[in-house]
Amino acid sequence: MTPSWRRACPPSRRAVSRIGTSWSCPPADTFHVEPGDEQGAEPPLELIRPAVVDDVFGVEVTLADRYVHHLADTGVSHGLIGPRERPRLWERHVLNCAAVAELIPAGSRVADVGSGAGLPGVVLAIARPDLQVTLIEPLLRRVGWLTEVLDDLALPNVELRRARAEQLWDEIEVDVVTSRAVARLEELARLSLPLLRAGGTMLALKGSSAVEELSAAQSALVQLGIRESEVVCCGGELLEHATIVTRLVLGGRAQRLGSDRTTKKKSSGRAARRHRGTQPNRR
Ligand SMILES: C[S@@+](CC[C@H](N)C(=O)[O-])C[C@H]1O[C@@H](n2cnc3c(N)ncnc32)[C@H](O)[C@@H]1O
Repeated sequence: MTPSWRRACPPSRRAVSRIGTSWSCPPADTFHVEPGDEQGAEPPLELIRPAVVDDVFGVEVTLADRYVHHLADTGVSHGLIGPRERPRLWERHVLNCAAVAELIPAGSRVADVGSGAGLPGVVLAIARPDLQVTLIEPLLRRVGWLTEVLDDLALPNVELRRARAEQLWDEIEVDVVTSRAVARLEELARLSLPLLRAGGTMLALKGSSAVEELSAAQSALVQLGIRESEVVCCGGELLEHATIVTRLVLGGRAQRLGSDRTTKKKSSGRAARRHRGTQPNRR
């Protein structure tokens, strides 16, 4: 069945580019909020649930409601979400993430790097039951919270791994890697791209600096094996602020650049075979 988001969402407005083409998105610095920044913030307001939620999640809307309830409750009390985010959890966090679903082909294997409270990985898994989603998160407190939430939601298409992305390069191979608010583009690509199969796609939810970051990362992206890049706006017809996504497509397999602590420990024959011929730079 076609997921509801794909039915509801018109085609993305996108600026397709070879690396380096400049393009401006509407303002949407929507998610760079650290829980620690919110200590002593004003008392939380009521959670606002936009009407569009039903269209976006369709038959999965009950699961989406439950997830947002967890975010608003223990997500806030455990410090994963700032209290001032509570009234805007839907628009600024959940719908912002759900918009990315339209960029992911049916049946894809997805790895979400730095999931934190499950954004965007859990949202995508709810909105798109056809996806197989692996959440990657190294911090124990966040993994503990995610474990409880996933137990409650009982999503059959989600796996949770407590690790840094770099530690899973030889274990995970997916079609699409996602991330939101984890690192600047160059560093994000360095640690995320080796999780992809040859020709796979990286989708990084970014703010209004996406084009600037893409320009700055050009030469590193070429070295890493990127053959196509673009900044895409999605969900703009349904959301107050479109979601800005940097989309990178690999030509073949990713090259491994930068300090790779995990490759030093690598010993499996499978991994050695798969990456024969690459020369990790151990600066
Ligand atoms: C600012 S939080 C964002 C969390 C979530 N994606 C969101 O948008 O709310 C960044 C997350 O990235 C995780 N992280 C940082 N470096 C990482 C790495 N190398 N591999 C996987 N996760 C990482 C952190 O533990 C943290 O949970």
